[in-house]
Amino acid sequence: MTEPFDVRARGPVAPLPLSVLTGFLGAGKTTLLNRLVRDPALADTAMLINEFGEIGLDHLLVRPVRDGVVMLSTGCLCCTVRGDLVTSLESLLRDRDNGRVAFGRVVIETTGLADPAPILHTIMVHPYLVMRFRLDGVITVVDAVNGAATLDAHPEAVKQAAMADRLVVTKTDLLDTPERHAAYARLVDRLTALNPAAPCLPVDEAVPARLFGCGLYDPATKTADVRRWLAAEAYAPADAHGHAHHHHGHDHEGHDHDGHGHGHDHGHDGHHHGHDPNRHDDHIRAFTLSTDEAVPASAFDMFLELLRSVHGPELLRLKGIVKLAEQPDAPMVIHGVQHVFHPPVQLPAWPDDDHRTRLVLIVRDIAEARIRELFAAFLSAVGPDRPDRTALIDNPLVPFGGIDR
Ligand SMILES: Nc1nc2c(ncn2[C@@H]2O[C@H](COP(=O)(O)OP(=O)(O)OP(=O)(O)O)[C@@H](O)[C@H]2O)c(=O)[nH]1
Repeated sequence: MTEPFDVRARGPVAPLPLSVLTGFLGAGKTTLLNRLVRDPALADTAMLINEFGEIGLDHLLVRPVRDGVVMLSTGCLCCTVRGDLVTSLESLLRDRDNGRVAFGRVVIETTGLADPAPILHTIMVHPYLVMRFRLDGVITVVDAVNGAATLDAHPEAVKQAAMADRLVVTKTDLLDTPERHAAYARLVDRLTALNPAAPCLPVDEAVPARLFGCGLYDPATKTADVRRWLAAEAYAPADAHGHAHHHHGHDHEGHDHDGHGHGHDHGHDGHHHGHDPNRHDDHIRAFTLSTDEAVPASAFDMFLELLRSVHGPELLRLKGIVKLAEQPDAPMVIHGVQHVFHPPVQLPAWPDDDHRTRLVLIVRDIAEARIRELFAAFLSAVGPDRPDRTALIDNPLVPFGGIDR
């Protein structure tokens, strides 16, 4: 049997899947959590929530485990964050390791502006937590009725949707008129354009089986499921001008894909695709890079370091599998959230017949063409003497330091 991860390097304990639940104020996170904690499928879950009061746990409560941690009759463990996230996660792990509680998965509800990135960073850069957890996914909740207006008004909401592995559209029960249905269809298309690889689930389909299990590691087969994790096929191939053609996985009757033609404002969604130069969505690009060539490790490190140092905050999500020239049969899996990268994981072998380097990127305010050029410049086939690569490496203004995370 093949193990996807180097077990020794990760310690003897299998890392626990961790999900981050995010969504704009009032989008319906608490309502979704409320349903999830009651679901027998979450019996094995520790939920880090903002407040017990919001969820109304009284009749589910079995026993308080300690301050801020309660065990529910459904088997779900509910915890409020005490102090910082690191302390709370460390305490939970200690409780688990000492047999005081049992759980096999963690879900963290975001607070405040609900930016999932700082939570992911906290875990990715923590030397112990990064060994004990593996990121399962970011779940972003969007309101069916107010979602479009929220996306129009708040770039943070667009960022949350762009970073998600799963999108959940709440309040679909309120879609009681054809106008609202049409607006909902436009919202789904808009979310799909922002984040083509994330399935967009109406809340009544947001069951645990579809919310969880989006990470690299597939517990069922105990191997890395790179194809599902990258979902590179969901990204449209770029045309000669670098514009992606998004193929929509959703078929909505009567829906006008480009927003041209109807010109009506429906309900809360008075949004026109492609007409407003300030539209936050237009700052987001989702695309893939791929190559057959094996890349020397040092060149690939430099490529990532350049992306990180120059474009860090705008690199919302980067996932990939990489064929390194030194070990072309043992691909490297990489994952970055803004300027922070998870320690790369080396697989013992390619998971399937596709042995190309494939990177999927979701970026904000970076021209896709610039990243394509940069990538091309670092590929071995262009030769080490190619002027632009040399120029990049020699540029004293570019801070190189190797990939330290
Ligand atoms: N009709 C309907 N109302 C919903 C649904 N989900 C949430 N709501 C309502 O929307 C409001 C906000 O929902 P919450 O679950 O509190 O949203 P939240 O994202 O947790 O909000 P904050 O914690 O304030 O950020 C509440 O009044 C809910 O009852 C839904 O699926 N259908």
